[in-house]
Amino acid sequence: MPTFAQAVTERTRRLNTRLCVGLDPRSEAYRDVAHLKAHTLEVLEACAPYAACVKPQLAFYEALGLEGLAILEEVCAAARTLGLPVLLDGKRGDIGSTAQAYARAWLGGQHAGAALTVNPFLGFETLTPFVETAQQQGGAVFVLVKTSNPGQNDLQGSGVSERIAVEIARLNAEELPDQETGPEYATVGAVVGATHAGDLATFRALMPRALLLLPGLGAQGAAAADLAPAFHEGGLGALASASRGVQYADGLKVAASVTAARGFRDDLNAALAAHS
Ligand SMILES: O=c1ccn([C@@H]2O[C@H](COP(=O)(O)O)[C@@H](O)[C@H]2O)c(=O)[nH]1
Repeated sequence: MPTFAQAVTERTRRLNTRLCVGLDPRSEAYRDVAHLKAHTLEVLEACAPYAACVKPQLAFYEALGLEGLAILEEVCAAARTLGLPVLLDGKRGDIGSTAQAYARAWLGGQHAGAALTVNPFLGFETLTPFVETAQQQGGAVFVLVKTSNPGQNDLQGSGVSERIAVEIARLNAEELPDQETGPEYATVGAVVGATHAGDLATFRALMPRALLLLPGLGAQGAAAADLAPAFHEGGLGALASASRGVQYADGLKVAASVTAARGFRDDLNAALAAHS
C-alpha cells in the first residue's frame, strides 16, 4: 500500500493535478440532509478527475450529528473507490492521552481518512500520537503552521510559524534521514495558507520533506498564479485547496463545480510553467 504522500504524488504525476477539492457541505444550501448528501457525492464524483486528493472539513459533518458522520463515511468510501486520497480537516490537538484517542478516531477509526490536519498549540509533544498513528497506518498529518485567515498573526506571528516549521522538518528528517533516496515526502505535512503568497518560498525551504497544504484558493481570495513557490521542481510537494470555490462555484450546479475544478487545476499548472 502506498502512503498518503506517495498516493498523492503518484496522482499528481499521473493526472497532472495539484488541486485538493474541499467538500464542506453547508446545510443552508439544501432542502434536507438527503439533498446535501446527494449533491456532495455528485460533486466528488464529477470533480475527481481534476483532484489530487479530497478534503472533507469535519465541522460540516459533525454539525449534522450522527447523520453527518454517516455521510462522512460514505464520502470517504466513495473517494477511496475513485482512488482519491482522503485528508480530513479536523485540526485536532489535545494533551497526549486525548490526542491518542483523536488519532485512533480519525486516522484509524470507522470514519478515518488517510490524513488529518492537527493543531500544535498544546506543544510539540502532543503531536507524537498523531505522527506515530499516521506512520503505522501509512497516513499523514498536516500540522497548522500559518493558517489562511486574516487574524492568524495574533498568535502565529513573531516567529511561531517558523518554529513549528523547523520542528516539522526535524520530525521528517528523523523519518527520512537519507536526503538522496527513498520516498520524497514524509508523514508530517504542513498547512500554510495560500493567502500568504509572499511566505511560501520560505516555508517550502524550511520543510523540504513536507507536503504543504495550501488552503484559501478561490473564496478566500488566493490566486493559483501566486502559488508556484510552494512547489518543488516538477510541480510536486504541495496541494492547493478550494472548497466553496468548487462545491458552490455557481449555486448547486455540478457542471460549474467541474469547470471550477478544471480551471484551478489548469491555473496551477500554468503558474508552474511560468515559474520554471
Ligand atoms: O488555514 C486554514 C486551514 C484550513 N482551512 C479550511 O479549508 C477550507 C477552506 O474553505 P474555502 O471555502 O475554500 O475557503 C475550510 O474547510 C477551512 O476550514 C482554511 O481555510 N485555512
